[in-house]
Amino acid sequence: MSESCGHDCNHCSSNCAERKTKNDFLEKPHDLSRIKKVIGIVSGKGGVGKTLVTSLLASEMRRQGFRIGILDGDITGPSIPKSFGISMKAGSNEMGILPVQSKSGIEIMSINLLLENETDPVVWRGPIIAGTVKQFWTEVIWTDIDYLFIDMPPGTGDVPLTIFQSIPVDGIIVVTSPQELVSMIVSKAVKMAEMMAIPILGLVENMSYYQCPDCGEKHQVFGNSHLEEISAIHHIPILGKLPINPQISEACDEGTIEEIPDPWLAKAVDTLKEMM
Ligand SMILES: Nc1ncnc2c1ncn2[C@@H]1O[C@H](COP(=O)(O)OP(=O)(O)OP(=O)(O)O)[C@@H](O)[C@H]1O
Repeated sequence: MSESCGHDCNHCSSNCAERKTKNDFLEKPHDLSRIKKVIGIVSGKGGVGKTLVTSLLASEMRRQGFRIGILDGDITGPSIPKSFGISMKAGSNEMGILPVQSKSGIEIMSINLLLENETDPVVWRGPIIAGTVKQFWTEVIWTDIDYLFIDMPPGTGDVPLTIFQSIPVDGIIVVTSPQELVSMIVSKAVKMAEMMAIPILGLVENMSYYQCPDCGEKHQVFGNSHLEEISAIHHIPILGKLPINPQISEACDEGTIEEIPDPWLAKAVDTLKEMM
């Protein structure tokens, strides 16, 4: 160990005896938690529909009979509880924090379930935000979960990096939208996952097109899709393309997202089950 050691092995290339491996940073889940698989939902930037894709995939898996949890890791923009119409607060006992159940039985934990007022902003610095997500892993009792979905904070900065190091994520799904710029940013997210040696399970393109309800014609509102290109470059399967659908935004606003089945979902879930 050098005299100037800052104890941050991520930013140091020295191969000293004290060097920590990736697994040394992993946090243990709560003793009472039973979680079989952890799936992270990421995007290179905010606003592309990461939360929506998390909610839809989790709901489809629940419909298929799996026990599902959602850990809302988007601490500064938590929208999972609203999409599921949950306004009650999370409870706790002497053992730990208890998630709130959605109508269909999905276990959910989000910062908005702990704040007194859901409109209070979370004005915290990165390490505190990452620490909160870690606590959702270590202090929340996730009883008997087949698949725990983590709605990751957007981007490839310090917070998602810390979460990837602390929670044993089995695989990630990358959400993108059709703009050229977004595909460049997606490549950053993909490369980050590769650097962290986390398998990428697939790509989902949100807001891929709008289908006219009268003539059925598909309009690529945000330009041509680059999904096939990204999939070929990085050898990642495409899980689905999700159209712009006013019913979806209404369901997010009304808290009924788990009642929206979409044709691509069952196929996406089959692919996921095969891969995990
Ligand atoms: N395919 C779609 N059709 C209609 N509305 C959509 C669609 N995708 C997203 N939306 C709307 O856009 C809003 C933002 O999407 P969402 O919260 O999933 O993005 P996000 O990537 O999680 O954003 P952030 O990273 O900033 O939290 C949703 O509440 C929903 O109303």
